[in-house]
Amino acid sequence: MADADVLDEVFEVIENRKETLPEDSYTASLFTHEKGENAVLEKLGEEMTELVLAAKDDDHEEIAHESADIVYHMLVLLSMKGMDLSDLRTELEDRR
Ligand SMILES: N=c1c2ncn([C@@H]3O[C@H](COP(=O)(O)OP(=O)(O)OP(=O)(O)O)[C@@H](O)[C@H]3O)c2ncn1[C@@H]1O[C@H](COP(=O)(O)O)[C@@H](O)[C@H]1O
Repeated sequence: MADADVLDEVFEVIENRKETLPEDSYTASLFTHEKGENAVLEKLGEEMTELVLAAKDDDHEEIAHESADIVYHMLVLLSMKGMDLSDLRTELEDRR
């Protein structure tokens, strides 16, 4: 599966969780967190630090794990802000 398909699929699930707020969903818990958007912002900060440590250790498995955590939480943030993947794609395409 192409990377773009995975991103689209995960974003679609995030949008669905935002709308339906299932009780057992981690994504939904971010949208309803008492800290508001700070919950996802703090998570992004923590995971960025973990990525830096994984890179310093040259731990490729951990680098991939932390990168995926960051991408997922970044997608949640985009959804929280009423943005979507097209905003990200447009920004990247404009830089080519
Ligand atoms: N990609 C993710 C994803 N990445 C991370 N997380 C959750 O984020 C939480 C915190 O992540 P951490 O990595 O900080 O957790 P941790 O155990 O402290 O791990 P370390 O980094 O410290 O090793 C954990 O509960 C993870 O399960 C995610 N939760 C959900 N998704 C996607 O969202 C979909 C919907 O999930 P639900 O909303 O839970 O139904 C899933 O099918 C996935 O595709």
